Amino acid sequence: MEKLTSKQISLHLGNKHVLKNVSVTAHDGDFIGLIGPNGSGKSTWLKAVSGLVPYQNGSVTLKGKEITTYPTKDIAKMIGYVPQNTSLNFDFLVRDIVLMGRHPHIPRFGLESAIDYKIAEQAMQQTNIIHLAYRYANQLSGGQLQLVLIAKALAQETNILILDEPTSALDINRQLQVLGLLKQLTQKGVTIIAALHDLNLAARFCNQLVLLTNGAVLAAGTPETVLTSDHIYKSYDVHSSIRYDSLIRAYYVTALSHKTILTK
Ligand SMILES: Nc1ncnc2c1ncn2[C@@H]1O[C@H](COP(=O)(O)OP(=O)(O)OP(=O)(O)O)[C@@H](O)[C@H]1O
Repeated sequence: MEKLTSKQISLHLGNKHVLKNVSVTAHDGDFIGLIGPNGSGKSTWLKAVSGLVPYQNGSVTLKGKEITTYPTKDIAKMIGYVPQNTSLNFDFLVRDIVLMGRHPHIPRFGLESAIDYKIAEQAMQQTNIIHLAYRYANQLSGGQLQLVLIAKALAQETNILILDEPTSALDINRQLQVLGLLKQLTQKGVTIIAALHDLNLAARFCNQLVLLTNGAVLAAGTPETVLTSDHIYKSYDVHSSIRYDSLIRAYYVTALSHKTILTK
């Protein structure tokens, strides 16, 4: 079923045309990887489809209804958003930050229930940060904090998760754990949309890729159709070799430096 649709959206920030007619449709159980060079508009598009920044043209529909018509709390019950590179200046305990993910589900002036605490604990277990529960979040490493924010979004129990470079600060083991966990959620019908710089992880875990370049969609579809040398050259200005790795059953991109090309 169609869940979240960005139809021809355009967005200016200052006098910069950041998004140009971006159309993407996310269905139940999709794992959409948003790829593209620095400054191509990935974060801006993720914020636009999460209802966090207004767009000037086009439409974003959530379950068939324009996103701007939903109250913020209703959006928070449907979309969990994990921002890029967050730093925290407040001395909150990890457990309390994860518990904040429950806020959209708690009645106004109400308190967290035992179920909310249980769900927060499960989210910390799923992300392997339960041992950090009583640490202050502003004393964590970058990767640990990234896992805390993912746990908070999981505790929100939404049917759509939008994550901006969720594995950028994680070691290779935790990258696989987090992406594997997100993939598992898609099997329950959750829709995942994630900006990813690592093309190989994107190819391995996502069923759909959207390649943004200069604010526009250069290619969209399965990893096989999007990850071609031609698209990668047009988007990243880098020569590449792409092959299928039967061990991980995914396409694998090797970026070749200009020097490599010249000495061939
Ligand atoms: N507030 C702003 N005012 C003007 N331009 C902005 C603003 N925020 C972002 N931009 C510009 O919009 C473009 C897209 O930025 P965005 O952060 O969406 O890119 P990105 O693809 O997520 O990049 P990265 O991979 O580096 O995170 C960039 O050129 C950026 O400089």
